[in-house]
Amino acid sequence: MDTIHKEVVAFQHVSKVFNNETVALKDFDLSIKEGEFLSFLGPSGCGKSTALRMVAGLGEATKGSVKVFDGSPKEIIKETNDLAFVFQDANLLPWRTVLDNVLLPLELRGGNKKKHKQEAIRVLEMVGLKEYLKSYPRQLSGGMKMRVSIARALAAKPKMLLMDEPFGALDEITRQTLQMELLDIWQKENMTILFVTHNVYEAVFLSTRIAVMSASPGRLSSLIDVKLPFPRRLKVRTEQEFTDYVDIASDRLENGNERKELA
Ligand SMILES: Nc1ncnc2c1ncn2[C@@H]1O[C@H](COP(=O)(O)OP(=O)(O)OP(=O)(O)O)[C@@H](O)[C@H]1O
Repeated sequence: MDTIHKEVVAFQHVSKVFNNETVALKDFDLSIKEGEFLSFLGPSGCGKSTALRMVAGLGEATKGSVKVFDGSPKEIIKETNDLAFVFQDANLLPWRTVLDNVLLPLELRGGNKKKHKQEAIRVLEMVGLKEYLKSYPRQLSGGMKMRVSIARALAAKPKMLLMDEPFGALDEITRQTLQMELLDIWQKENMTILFVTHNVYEAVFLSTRIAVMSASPGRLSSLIDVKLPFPRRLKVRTEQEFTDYVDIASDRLENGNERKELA
């Protein structure tokens, strides 16, 4: 079996209409392969989060279907540890230490406590928080809280990480550091990552592929393969090839949304 090209997410003709008649997605088709780092890029309200949430079984398609690992997202979430979600807000429990926050989802699933602790420490080391196991969220910066949130998602060893603007609330320097760290983790852990952003630079830096979306109703307007080599370091942003991809993505973003306005 050719695992590199195995399909892990399939949106087939997906439309999503909310109760208030907002059409968040219309005829959305996308196939995502194992090991991709795919970003959903688009303006506010184009349905990026709606699409991502559907992969996590949060909200069903009004028309069409979303399959994850060839099954229903709700069942995958219920029956496996294969999917993990990271939101813009780190969502840590203030009364639990860093270690205990990361342990929480593992505790809820039951099993061997010693192994859970080893795994929690391993992922906290990976995000650079080895020295902060006993700290409380209030003692951490925004970037550190996000690292805890990422570690918590990684602790269950998911096959796929779903990230909804995780770095949106961070300052630019912290954001860039975390982007680089995330790429290292993605490579080390052999995961598929689906990442929502409206930042063109972020999408180009991180992704193997960008799904450019246009708004009202949310549609897939274009797919861009980003062929910048890995590992990507911060200085790649100063290279011509990077700037070219940023130009392409910006054009597609603008044109996709202009087309919609003219229609
Ligand atoms: N639960 C809901 N009920 C009604 N409308 C909703 C609901 N959730 C989202 N919408 C609407 O659906 C559309 C798409 O929303 P969504 O959050 O997916 O967009 P987005 O691209 O992620 O936006 P942003 O970048 O601002 O987070 C928007 O018009 C939004 O107002």
